[in-house]
Amino acid sequence: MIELNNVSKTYTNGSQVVHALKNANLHIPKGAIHGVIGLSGAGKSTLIRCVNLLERPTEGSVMVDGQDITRLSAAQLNQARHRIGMIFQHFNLLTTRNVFDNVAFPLELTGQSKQAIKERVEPLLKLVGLADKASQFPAQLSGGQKQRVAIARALANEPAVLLCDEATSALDPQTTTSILELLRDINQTLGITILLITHEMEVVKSICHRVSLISAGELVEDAEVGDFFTAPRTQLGRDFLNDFLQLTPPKELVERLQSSPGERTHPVVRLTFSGDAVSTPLISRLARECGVDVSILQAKVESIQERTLGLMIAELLGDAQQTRQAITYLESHQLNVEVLGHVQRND
Ligand SMILES: Nc1ncnc2c1ncn2[C@@H]1O[C@H](COP(=O)(O)OP(=O)(O)OP(=O)(O)O)[C@@H](O)[C@H]1O
Repeated sequence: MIELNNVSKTYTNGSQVVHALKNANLHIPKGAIHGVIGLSGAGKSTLIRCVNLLERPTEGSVMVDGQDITRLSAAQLNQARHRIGMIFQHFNLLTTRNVFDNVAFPLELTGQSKQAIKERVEPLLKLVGLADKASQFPAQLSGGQKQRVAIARALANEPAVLLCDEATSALDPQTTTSILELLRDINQTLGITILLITHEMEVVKSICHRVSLISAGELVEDAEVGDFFTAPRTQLGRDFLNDFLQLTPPKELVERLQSSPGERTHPVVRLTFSGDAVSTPLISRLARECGVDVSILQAKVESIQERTLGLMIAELLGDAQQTRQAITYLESHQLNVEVLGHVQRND
């Protein structure tokens, strides 16, 4: 439904050249909810704005619903944009129009009759839960209600695709949850393909099917959400995951960590495991099979899209050969083992 093929975007300000998007390839099938996550300045807004040509790519093609929109005339592009709805972080409502008239606006632009507009706007307001707010003005609404108006407006022309540009970043956690539920509902009942950009793992975890990670203008990972949360392939992916799970070693331990093993040190490891490994008594087996004791410093279990993810930070207590053997044993049982450093033994 959405395809970016080798899309690059370069901004030039005088002598300054910024490569905001570098050779991006992204294929999103019909009916999917796809998230793009990245740090500030990574190129998320540029990417999503290339999908409806609010930004025109410097290179590459953008296919939406089978049509290469980079090759359209201005009039054809205007027409194609009716099939691409968009919502924004700060809602972008027309402050002088009431709720009904905001949602009616795109229908007025396409020259629809008053009756047709009424027949379209009323069910949309009902869909987003604002049937009783039709005559209120944006200033009289909460942030969540404003975003609901924006969603209804984006759906007015029956788009095939909905682009969400940090749509929940200005909302509190509870309102965020209700807006994400509405988006999931719209995806399921209307079959609309959703592309969203965010810097929040919670958003990805809550509603996305797949996720891409963007870093310095490049798409560096593309994975099913369950896979991304259980085994991110890049250091940046692991950093996002660890920040989200807040699984960082205690400060006093970090101060004692040394990067290389010494004569009398133990490795400190971060273990991530999913699937069968979660229910296998691996820690007691480590003691039996490798002679290594495990001192657990932090542990938690998360449920991510019907998959269970176990996380642990632990000290492996044994001699160098035993701890090496223990790490190999864990890896052979599909655990992701990250050695965070080494600490001096106290004995
Ligand atoms: N109109 C522009 N002119 C020049 N540089 C720009 C322009 N728009 C974006 N950039 C630059 O392109 C890079 C990517 O910006 P972009 O806004 O796409 O990132 P982002 O991931 O959406 O960031 P944020 O999360 O902070 O909004 C940044 O270095 C930014 O400064």
